[in-house]
Amino acid sequence: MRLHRNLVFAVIDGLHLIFNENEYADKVVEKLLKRDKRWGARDRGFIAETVYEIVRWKRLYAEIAEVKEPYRRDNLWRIFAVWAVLRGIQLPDWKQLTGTPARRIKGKFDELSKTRKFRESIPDWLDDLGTQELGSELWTKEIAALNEQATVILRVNTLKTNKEKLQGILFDNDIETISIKGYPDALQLKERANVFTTQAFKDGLFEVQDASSQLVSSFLDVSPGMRVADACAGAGGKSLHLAALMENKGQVISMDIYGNKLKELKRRAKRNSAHNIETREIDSTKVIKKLHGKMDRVLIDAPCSGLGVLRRNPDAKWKLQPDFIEDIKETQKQILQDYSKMVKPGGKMVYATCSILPSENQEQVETFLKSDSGTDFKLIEDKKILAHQSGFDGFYMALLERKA
Ligand SMILES: C[S@@+](CC[C@H](N)C(=O)[O-])C[C@H]1O[C@@H](n2cnc3c(N)ncnc32)[C@H](O)[C@@H]1O
Repeated sequence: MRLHRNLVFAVIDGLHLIFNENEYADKVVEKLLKRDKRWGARDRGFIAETVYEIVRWKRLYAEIAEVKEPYRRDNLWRIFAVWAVLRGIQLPDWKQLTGTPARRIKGKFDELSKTRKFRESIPDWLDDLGTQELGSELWTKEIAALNEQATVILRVNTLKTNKEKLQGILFDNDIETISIKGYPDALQLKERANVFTTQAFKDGLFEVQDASSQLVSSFLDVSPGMRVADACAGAGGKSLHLAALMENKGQVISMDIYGNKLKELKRRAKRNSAHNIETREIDSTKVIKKLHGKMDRVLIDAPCSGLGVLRRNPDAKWKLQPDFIEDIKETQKQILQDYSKMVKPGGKMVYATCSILPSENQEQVETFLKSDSGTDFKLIEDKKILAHQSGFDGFYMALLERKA
């Protein structure tokens, strides 16, 4: 691979914004890609992938480069040089890269790779937490899987098309996909591609959604005609899937405390032709109280640490803090207490997270079941999805039933 100067400069600028200015990696990459209209798909791919790779391996690379935060520009170049050397890329004779000790980089890499927190490039607190929650053996495997690059998975919008038709349409656009056993509406891209620019996406024939996440709405056991609340709907990934599973019949009430996310949900619902979705912003406790005992199904896709989706958001390793996780667990507890009241007798509820920590998952469900509001419920089944076992995002989902 030959390095192109303007692309590498863009990467260095991006790293500065993410590491020193605390900006989000996805937003930074989006901005960088707009910088030069002449860049083709390969150039864009290089910028996006290199930025994400270096964000993912920040601690390991910085340790090898012997640089500390905040990173000066020459330090960012040293980190970049570590990435390039470890990738086996021939370094050009640019002044920013002079004196890069390639042999020393490889030697330090071998040495540091013996210690998990360096090898997996994670903060000390996260390594301690993962070990404490999952045990050393499982955590070692899981964090390695969470450091892999995620594949792109689509969810076929069955309101508008089917898997075979969509595969054909994408194939005509030079995008090859494969089915995944056990995930009825999922298609996996054989090679990374920007699917958002395709006409098929604009026509609402699919959404991008990880395979594990696609299991959640199906787990809620919905059928056409039901009244369903998606209590933490965000921009609606799961609401859209619920609407499709319900064949547009019945009602999906999509709720969130953030109105702007619900606005995005509405745009997506229109594109998907999902006509049975109604949005409600949770701006007072009344919004929930009105629905007490009324819903056939309630989905709680709870706010969480997001540790199961690190492959997609590697910068979360550096943005997450232990205090945040403690606070979010309190929110999860409260949400379970309050929102479970919407389930009618005989109805069902799913509690889900994209976390791999038992304390956000099965332990929350256990605490709920022991509480006053939980005595009415019984656990039917739960799924603990780990990335190293499934090959997809880490997720948790529990199906509970309210006694009739
Ligand atoms: C895991 S995300 C939801 C993702 C979404 N269900 C999807 O499939 O695209 C959790 C959501 O919970 C929302 N949230 C946070 N606190 C909440 C609360 N107290 N009540 C309802 N929603 C909340 C967040 O704004 C966020 O959109």
